[in-house]
Amino acid sequence: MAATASGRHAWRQLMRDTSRRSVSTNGSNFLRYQQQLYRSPFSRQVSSSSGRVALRSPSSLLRQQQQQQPLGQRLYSSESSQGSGNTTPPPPPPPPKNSRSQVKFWPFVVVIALGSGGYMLLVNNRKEMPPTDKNAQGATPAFSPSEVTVLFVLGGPGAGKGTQCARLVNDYHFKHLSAGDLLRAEQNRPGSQYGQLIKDYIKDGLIVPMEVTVALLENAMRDTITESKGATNKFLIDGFPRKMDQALKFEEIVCPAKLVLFYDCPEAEMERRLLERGKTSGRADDNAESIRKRFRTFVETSMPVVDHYEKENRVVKVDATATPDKVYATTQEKLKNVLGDKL
Ligand SMILES: Nc1ncnc2c1ncn2[C@@H]1O[C@H](COP(=O)(O)OP(=O)(O)OP(=O)(O)O)[C@@H](O)[C@H]1O
Ligand SMILES: O=c1ccn([C@@H]2O[C@H](COP(=O)(O)O)[C@@H](O)[C@H]2O)c(=O)[nH]1
Repeated sequence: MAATASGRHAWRQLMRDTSRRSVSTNGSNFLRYQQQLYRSPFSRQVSSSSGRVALRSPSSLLRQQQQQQPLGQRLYSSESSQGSGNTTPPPPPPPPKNSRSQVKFWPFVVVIALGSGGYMLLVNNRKEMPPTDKNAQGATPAFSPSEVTVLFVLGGPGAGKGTQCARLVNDYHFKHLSAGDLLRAEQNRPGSQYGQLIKDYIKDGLIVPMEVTVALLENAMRDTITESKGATNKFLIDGFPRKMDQALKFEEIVCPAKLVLFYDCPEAEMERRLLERGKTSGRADDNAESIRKRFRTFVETSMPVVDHYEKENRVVKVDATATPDKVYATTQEKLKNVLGDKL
């Protein structure tokens, strides 16, 4: 309830801000406002020497996550369903310096003229441009799918993803990258500014802001390719993407996935496995309460990702209830059918 009330408050605040701004549409204020509105939500800093992706600060990530949510769902209280940090609403924009209405038209004319000129130049040059790897959004992924094979491995918590990945690595020389393992390593890395944030999200079974996970995966892929001098170029990305925004962003900027290997297992069986694993795993989320939250996140947030890929005919579904040996035999058979030599 408190979250909904603050969502409504944020909406009213924004309505007040926008109408206040529109009164004084002085040229430079207007342009600055447009730039704020259309600023890229995923601006990355890539080191020119190593190519590694640097991350933005946790508070800016949380702010960005709130901005990406529909207004009605923006949560500013500690009851946020996607975070436990105490974030405050973004401050209202500064009031306009000059409250008298003075609409100047020349900046619009200049912008339109420059835009039209640029567009004509683009159209004229288009015929001479070589073909590129750019995707529909205009971004070029870091790795080309013709050189790098990515399989996403999905399934509920405890479905047996890690167990099956270990076997595929052994037999087919994939590199196994578990998003959960990468997050836990980052959480425990001395000096990491994301440690506490990741810890809180994992304990509550929530999905860490995508920018962190996508950058960790991209860097791990880059390191693997560099260290193997290009010999390792097949990746099992385990437990990712768990949310639609991650799926779209990863395929846009890192590498389009070949397929999704989906392990289907009933909740009762997954719960039994996780409680058993919890006796020795030392994982903060292998307990009854966290498991319940993880199941909920899986159904509400991760299953839509599987459904999305299913519609694109990119899912290889395997029944994960049998013994590990039988599940692996089915996995091999189905992957061979789809990938042939590429396996
Ligand atoms: N087919 C199976 N039958 C019975 N137990 C299994 C099977 N596959 C895996 N397990 C056991 O279940 C537990 C969870 O398996 P695993 O860690 O592979 O699952 P996961 O899907 O990677 O889990 P998570 O998403 O939590 O990382 C482990 O203790 C594992 O030994
Ligand atoms: O893309 C991801 C993957 C995982 N998480 C968080 O990590 C835990 C544990 O993941 P496992 O795959 O079970 O090891 C998961 O519950 C999420 O909290 C994530 O945020 N994003």
